[in-house]
Amino acid sequence: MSELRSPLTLSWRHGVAAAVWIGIVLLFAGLANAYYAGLGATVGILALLALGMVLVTGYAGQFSLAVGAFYGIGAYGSTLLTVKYGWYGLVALVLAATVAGVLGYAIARPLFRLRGHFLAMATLALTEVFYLSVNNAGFTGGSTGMGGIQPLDLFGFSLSSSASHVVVNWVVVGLVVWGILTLRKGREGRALLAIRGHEAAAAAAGVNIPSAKARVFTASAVISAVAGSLYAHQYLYVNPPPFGLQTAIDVLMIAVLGGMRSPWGAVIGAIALEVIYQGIEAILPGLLGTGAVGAGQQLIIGLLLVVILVVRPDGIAGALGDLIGFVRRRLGGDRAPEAVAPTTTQTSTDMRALRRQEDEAGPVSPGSVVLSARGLLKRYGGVTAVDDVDLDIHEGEVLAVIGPNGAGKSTLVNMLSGNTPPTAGTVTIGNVETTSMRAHEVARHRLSRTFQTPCLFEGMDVAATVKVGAHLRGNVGMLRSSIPTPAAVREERRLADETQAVLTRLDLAHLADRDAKNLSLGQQKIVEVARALVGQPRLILLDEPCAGLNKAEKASLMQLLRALGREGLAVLVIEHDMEFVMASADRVHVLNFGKTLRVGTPDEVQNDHAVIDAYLGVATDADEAAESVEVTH
Ligand SMILES: Nc1ncnc2c1ncn2[C@@H]1O[C@H](COP(=O)(O)OP(=O)(O)OP(=O)(O)O)[C@@H](O)[C@H]1O
Repeated sequence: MSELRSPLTLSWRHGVAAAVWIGIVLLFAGLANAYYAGLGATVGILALLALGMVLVTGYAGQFSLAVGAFYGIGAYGSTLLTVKYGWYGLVALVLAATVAGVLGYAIARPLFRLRGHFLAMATLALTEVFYLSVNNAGFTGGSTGMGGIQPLDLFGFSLSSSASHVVVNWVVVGLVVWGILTLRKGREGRALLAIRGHEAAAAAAGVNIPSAKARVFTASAVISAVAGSLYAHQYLYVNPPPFGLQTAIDVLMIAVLGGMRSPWGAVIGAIALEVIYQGIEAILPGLLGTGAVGAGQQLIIGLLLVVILVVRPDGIAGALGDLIGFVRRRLGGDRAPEAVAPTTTQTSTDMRALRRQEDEAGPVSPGSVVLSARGLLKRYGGVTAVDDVDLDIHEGEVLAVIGPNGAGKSTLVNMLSGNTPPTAGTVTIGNVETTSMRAHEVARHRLSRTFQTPCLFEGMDVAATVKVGAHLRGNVGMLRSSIPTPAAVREERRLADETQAVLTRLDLAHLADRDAKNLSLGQQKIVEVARALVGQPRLILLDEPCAGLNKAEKASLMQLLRALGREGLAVLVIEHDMEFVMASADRVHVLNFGKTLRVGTPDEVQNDHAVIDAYLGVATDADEAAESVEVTH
C-alpha cells in the first residue's frame, strides 16, 4: 500500500495489535514449562539484537557487527552497577543503555567513514575488543565472569521466573518492532532507506548522512544494551563468551534467515533459528548419533543460509510478505501490478507551437540572480572536466546547459549542488557562498536536483520516493517519528498532502503505490523531477531529464519547465535533445572540453558557427543545424 494511504498515525488498530501481541506472549508464558519459557525469553533477547541489526544494516544499509560490544556493555554495565554499587536494576538498565548510546554516537562518525567490508571488519573488531577487554580486566571478573546479580525488580514485583522473563522480553520486543515499523513511515525512516538506496540522491534531498547514520547506530546500540541488561537479569551471571564474535555471527544469521528489511524478519528469524536448532537436536542423534549434533547444526544452518541468500535474500519475512500480498490480491480480486504504459495528458507534440502557447500564457521575466558561479574548475588527475566556467541563473529563468559528451556538464551541476567539491572557483546561492558546503547543506538553500541516471530507492513506492524530497520540509526526528507523537502525525499529513499535489501535477498520482524501480525509464525520470519539486526549491537542476521520455512526455516536461519559470523558479537543465532545449530554454550555455563556448538565447546559439562545429555537427548552414531535431549520444 502507498505510503500516502498508510500514513503515520495512532489508531485503534495499534491497540488491537498490542492486545493480540500481549495475549500471545501471556499464553506462551502460561503454557510453557520452565525450560521452554527460558528458551522463549532467550529467543526474545536474540530478536532484540537482530532488531538493532535491522535498523543499521537492513534500513540504513550499513553492515555492522558491533552488536556483541553493545550487548556486552548493557550486560556488564547493569551487573557492575547493581552488584558492585547496589543500584536499582531498572535505573542501572537505563544508565547502561545510555552509556552504550553515547559511546555508539561518539564512534559512529569516524566509523561510518568506512564502507562495505571495511565497515564490517571495523565493527567486528569493536566486538572483539570488548570481548578481550572484559576477558582480561579484573573488575569484570575476567574469564570467570561475575555473579550475584538479582532479578529485575519492577516496582516491587521481582521478575525471577522464566515466565516473567518471557513477558518482559517479548513486550520489549513488541515495542521495538512497533517503533521500527512506525519509523519507516516517517521522514527519518525514509531518510534511512534513501541512504541505503543511493547516498548522493539522499544528500541532494537534504538528508544529513553522517548524522543519520550516527543516530541509527546509536538507536541500535541502545537496543543491544537493553538486550544485554535483560540477559544479565535473566541468567544472573555474566561472562565474556556471549558477547564475542559468535553472538555477532548468530545475530547476523537470524537477520539473514528472517529478513533484514523488516523488523518482523528479526522476530521470525530468532524463532526460526531456535526451532531449527531444537529440531536438529531432536532428530539428528537418532540418525547419526549424539556426536553429530554440533557439526550437523553448523552444516544444516550454513546450507540453509546459502539457500536463503540465493533464493530469497529478503528472508522468510520477505517471502511471507509476498505471500500475504498475493492472498490479499486474490481475496480482493486485484490483479498483480502490471507495467504501466507511459501516460500524459499532453496531446500535441509540436514543441515550437507549444512554446508559442506558453509564451502567450505569460512572459517569463527573469528576476535577480539565484545562483552565481565564478571561475569554476574541476580537475580529475590530468583531466580538466570543467575549466574556469562562470554562470548565473536568475529567478524565473530556464537555462539549458548543452555540449558534447564529456564536455563537463554533469561535473558542473555536481559542483553547483555540492555533490562534487570544485578544485577552484566559487558558488554563491542568494548571498551565501556554498562552495565548500556538502550536498545536504546546499539543499538547505532550496536547491533541488535530479541525476543523469535515475537514483531511486530499493523497496520504496513512488509516493515515498517523492516524499524523500520533502525531507527539509519537516523536522520530526527519529524518536518522535518512532512513537509517533501528534506533531509527527500532523507533519506527515502535511508532507503527504504536499507530495500528493506534486504527484497530481506531474501526472503520477495513479502510480503512487507502485515500486518506483519497476517503472519505465521515462516514468522514473519524472518521479525524480517530482522528488526535486516537492522540496519547494527556488532552484532546480535537471540532468538529462528527457532520456527515456516519449515525445508527448517531453512536450509535457517542456511545458512544466516553462510554467515553473513563470512561477519564479530558476531552472537549469542539461539536455542533449535540441528540440526540447530550444523550446524550453530562455538562455543556453554551451560547454566544450570543460570551457564555456557560448552563452545566448536559443536562436543565437543555434546559429553560432562555433557551436555548430563543436556540438551540433558540421552543417552546411545554420538552419540545417537548427532543424537537427534530436541529438543522441
Ligand atoms: N569521477 C571522475 N573521475 C575522473 N574523471 C571524471 C570523473 N567524472 C567525470 N570525469 C571526466 O570529466 C569529463 C567530463 O565528464 P562529465 O560527465 O561532466 O561530462 P558530460 O558533459 O556530463 O558528459 P555526458 O553528456 O556524456 O554526460 C569527462 O572526460 C569525464 O571522463
